[in-house]
Amino acid sequence: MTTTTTPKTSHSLAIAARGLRKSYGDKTVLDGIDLAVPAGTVFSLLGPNGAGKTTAVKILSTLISADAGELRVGGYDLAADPQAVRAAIGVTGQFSAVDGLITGEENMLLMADLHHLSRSEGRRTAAELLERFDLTEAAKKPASTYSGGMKRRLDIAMTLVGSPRIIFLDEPTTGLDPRARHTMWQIIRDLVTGGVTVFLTTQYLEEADELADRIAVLSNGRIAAEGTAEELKRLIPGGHVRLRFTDPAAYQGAATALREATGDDEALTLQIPSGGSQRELRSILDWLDTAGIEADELTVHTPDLDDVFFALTGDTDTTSSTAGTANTTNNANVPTQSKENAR
Ligand SMILES: Nc1ncnc2c1ncn2[C@@H]1O[C@H](COP(=O)(O)OP(=O)(O)OP(=O)(O)O)[C@@H](O)[C@H]1O
Repeated sequence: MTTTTTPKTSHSLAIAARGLRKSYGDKTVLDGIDLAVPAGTVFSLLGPNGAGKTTAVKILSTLISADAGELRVGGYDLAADPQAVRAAIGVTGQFSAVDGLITGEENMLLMADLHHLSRSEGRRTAAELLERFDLTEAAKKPASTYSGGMKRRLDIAMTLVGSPRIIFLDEPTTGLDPRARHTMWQIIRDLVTGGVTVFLTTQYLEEADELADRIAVLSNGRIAAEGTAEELKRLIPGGHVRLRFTDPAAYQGAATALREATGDDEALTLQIPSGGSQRELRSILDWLDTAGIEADELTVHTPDLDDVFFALTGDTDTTSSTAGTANTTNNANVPTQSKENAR
């Protein structure tokens, strides 16, 4: 493979990995994974504890080396040109750069120094970013006194001093309360609006669903599935149309007519299996019309990302990276019980 140092164009991939491998001793953490992240998008690597998410981030951000794989970040070959990669990226997350002993502002100025900004430029950049991340008031206080959300915001602000085009966010909202989490989500959306590519690792399905253009589910060292949230949800059967009745007689009539449906006699509801596509819905509605069934409420349920995640990782114990099996794409029915166990 050639090792050109041509920077990426706007149409190229911000991150490209082929056959990425990493083992620690005889433990294979990444077993030959492929990743393709178009510039200006949010890509989420989703996986349970110990799946290898941080390892992937560390490799792609040049902190540790891979055992094998063709890796390009920001258009640069990771092995041949790690300095160029470093200049193009920012990393925040579990290994935070925030120094608790000094103030938020001092942390920012230190970063400005590291990026060789002039004193006045450093001050201006620090002030702007502190303002943007709502930290101006706390700027003169030691970072150790900041809340978890403030520390994460400061960490991202520090990363942005170098104007990176690609940002790795390793579990950016782990441990944050719901308000701080939503603030962080908005920050991430704003970064992408500004043209930045975000590589996000998370254990939270909801977070990937909210933010990511594409999601890869990492399980047992491999990418178990990759696609948009909607594409991943379509992998798992379990979608249905739910009809609710208020009149028991109407419910009984419908239950008799719709033999394919599963009924709940107490709730007066019927569930008809459906992938939720427009065509399927139309035929269900036609069928209901023909049978003269009029439900009081009709709702369409599609599997959520939780269903996908637990089906693909096939692991009821998320604290173990080796338990469970990877052959779970056939395991269509994800018992609710195993989801609860895994939480
Ligand atoms: N330096 C190391 N030496 C040996 N094993 C390691 C090392 N770093 C990570 N591991 C192991 O590699 C596996 C993947 O770890 P990694 O931190 O990448 O997972 P993760 O998906 O980021 O998990 P978490 O969500 O818990 O952060 C784990 O089993 C971990 O114990």
